[in-house]
Amino acid sequence: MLTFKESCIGVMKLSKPPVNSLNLEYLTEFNIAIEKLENDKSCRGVIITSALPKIFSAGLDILEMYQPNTDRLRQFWTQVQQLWINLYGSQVATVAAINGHAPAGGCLVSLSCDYRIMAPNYTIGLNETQLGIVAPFWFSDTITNTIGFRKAERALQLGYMFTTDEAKACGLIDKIVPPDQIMAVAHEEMKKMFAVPDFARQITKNQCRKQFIDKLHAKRDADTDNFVNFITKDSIQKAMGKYLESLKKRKSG
Ligand SMILES: CCCCCCCCCCCC/C=C/CC(=O)SCCNC(=O)CCNC(=O)[C@H](O)C(C)(C)COP(=O)(O)OP(=O)(O)OC[C@H]1O[C@@H](n2cnc3c(N)ncnc32)[C@H](O)[C@@H]1OP(=O)(O)O
Repeated sequence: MLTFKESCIGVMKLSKPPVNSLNLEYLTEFNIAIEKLENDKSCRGVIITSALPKIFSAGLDILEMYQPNTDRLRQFWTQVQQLWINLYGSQVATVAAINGHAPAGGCLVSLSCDYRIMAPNYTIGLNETQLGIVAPFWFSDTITNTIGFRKAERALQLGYMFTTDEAKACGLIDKIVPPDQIMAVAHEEMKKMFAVPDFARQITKNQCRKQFIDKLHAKRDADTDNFVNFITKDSIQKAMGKYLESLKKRKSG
């Protein structure tokens, strides 16, 4: 993770080649970095982007969920939950500068921000059903809060990956920006949020999002149990094995 401050804005660049997949170690690093910025009194905003060409993030590391060690799987999911709590509940203003593909967990990271700008000709969405897995309730809440119930329900069921244009049309992202302008526009959008007094913006954000974060806090242990029980089922393991194979075939084909 490349993290630096530009005046009162923290910039986090995901940099885990080849695809910024989020494994236990990288999720832990991500959480520590965001918590550090959150606790820095001089930091008013955070921009999340990718240091890799063409990939924002491939989402959760599938290898963490395939033939897993149960203790590690629990730690992994605890860090995934924590990342969402940290980002969705962040007091600082957040902008996702999506400069590449953003499937599944990559999409969730961006949806947890306050504003999304995206470069053209990429794809974004919660594609979990395509892997034979299920987006948990707090993934569904986050996309539903962004694009509305009907569109979210349809997209979740299909595991639909939106093109940048489709994502803009349904409100999954807010703006399409050429890749060379994406950081400049992220800063412009940040300035718009800074024009509002921080406490008013923070209380308003809290009013909108707190109920959803509280819901996960209340069900956090059960959510981890559900995840571990679900992922370790034979049928789910088979489906994930097939998906990994299909990724490799697509590469060679
Ligand atoms: C009662 C019922 C209760 C139910 C409770 C439910 C609870 C269960 C909840 C379970 C939810 C779990 C949530 C999961 C969310 C996720 O994030 S899952 C991850 C989904 N991600 C993807 O599907 C992305 C797959 N990757 C791609 O589409 C492409 O790789 C790419 C578009 C990102 C990049 O394409 P390209 O540039 O062509 O690179 P590739 O050659 O495809 O990949 C390079 C290399 O990386 C490996 N890889 C890709 N993605 C991942 C990944 N996510 N994890 C691990 N590894 C990945 C890929 O296999 C290649 O590896 P090799 O070089 O071949 O070794």
